[in-house]
Amino acid sequence: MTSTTQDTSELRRRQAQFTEELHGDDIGSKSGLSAFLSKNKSAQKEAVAKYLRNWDGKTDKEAENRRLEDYNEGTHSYYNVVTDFYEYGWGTSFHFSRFYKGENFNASVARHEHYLAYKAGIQEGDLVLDVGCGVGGPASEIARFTGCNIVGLNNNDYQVAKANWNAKRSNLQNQLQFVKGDFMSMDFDDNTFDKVYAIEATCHAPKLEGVYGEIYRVLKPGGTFAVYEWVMSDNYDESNAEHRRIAYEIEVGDGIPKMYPAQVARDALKNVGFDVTLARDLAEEQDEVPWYYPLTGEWKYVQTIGDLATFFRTSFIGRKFTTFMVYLMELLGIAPQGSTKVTLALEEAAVGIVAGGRSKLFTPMMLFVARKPNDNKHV
Ligand SMILES: CC(C)=CCC[C@@H](C)[C@H]1CC[C@H]2C3=C(CC[C@]12C)[C@@]1(C)CC[C@H](O)C[C@@H]1CC3
Ligand SMILES: C[S@@+](CC[C@H](N)C(=O)[O-])C[C@H]1O[C@@H](n2cnc3c(N)ncnc32)[C@H](O)[C@@H]1O
Repeated sequence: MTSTTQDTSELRRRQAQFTEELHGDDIGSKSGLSAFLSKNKSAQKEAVAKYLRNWDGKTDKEAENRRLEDYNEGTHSYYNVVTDFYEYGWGTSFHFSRFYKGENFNASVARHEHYLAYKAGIQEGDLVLDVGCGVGGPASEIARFTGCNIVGLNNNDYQVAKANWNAKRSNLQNQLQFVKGDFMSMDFDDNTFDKVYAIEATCHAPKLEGVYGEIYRVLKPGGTFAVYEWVMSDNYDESNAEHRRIAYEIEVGDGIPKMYPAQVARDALKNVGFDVTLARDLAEEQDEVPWYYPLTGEWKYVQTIGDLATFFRTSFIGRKFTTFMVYLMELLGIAPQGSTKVTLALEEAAVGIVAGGRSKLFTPMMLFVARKPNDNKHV
């Protein structure tokens, strides 16, 4: 065994052990608020500290390098503490989507997933990899929509357990399998998958060539990779303090070591050998209802009465209410220590995302479709 393999398996063992300590061994049956309230309190305190240890407001190279080096534990800890809040506020698909007039929240989320599956050319019976699969919301939808088989890869043990539990509950266990792993060094053999997709996940990579290179390796020659990438737009100027502040809010609140410009992502795809067949920022479509509307608190955008509850939870007032309730519960010892810090960090995320969306400095839906050449020339 090489020392790197030893380090990796030791890290995995520690993360799995910590997950059981933090969330217990009955993961899945509880979600949102009830899961949040049943955490082990001292482990939760440790998880919050681990997530926030590199986020001290600094954006100099040294601080940035620390976050890049710590990407694995940093992201693992981030999702240990935010997953229950995500589920409570957003559902089981952890991504943004475009909205048509009159379209409800869940329909818009599902359509965004169908569109990616369509662009990836996923067919019935295909073996597909979902990179950074969350708790499996998109994989369930795409498996039902296309009839394909999906392996979901995720670095967060809590989410992997939840995703497998959800698949079983939906009777999709024959089509879906969720496994623990780091997308920067995957355990799969070369040329395994017919198609690969990633939704708002690869932005957690310290270097995009790392994750795209692994995707290229495990994709069959002639196979397609489709991704909704989080990037800063061409308008972003790293030396502009206001721009950097918005990017930092997105980084800290969303557990991302470094937000890269769209061109960096496009170059990275090409550098690892992909032919990029489509690069389109879907946030640039002239939508009447902006993709970031649920976080704005602007009632005029709510499309159906059924969306009011979701809208309240995601809106400015709703978020303040959640933070206050969490603060009270923490004060009374019902919620674990550090929980308010998490809701405050999520608030920063929401503020940065809306500012980035309004100013068009940021997009969570830079769609790239890329093909691995048939001659597999870069492997
Ligand atoms: C982190 C990445 C790459 C993607 C996640 C995208 C979104 C699903 C999340 C980004 C900010 C999140 C917030 C919430 C839900 C999930 C996001 C929209 C909340 C609305 C959850 C409930 C909390 O009380 C407030 C959160 C604000 C941020
Ligand atoms: C915002 S969530 C998106 C989840 C899912 N794609 C969805 O749309 O519901 C980002 C996901 O990427 C995963 N992730 C982050 N870094 C990772 C890594 N190094 N290896 C594997 N998964 C990772 C997180 O654990 C999380 O599940």
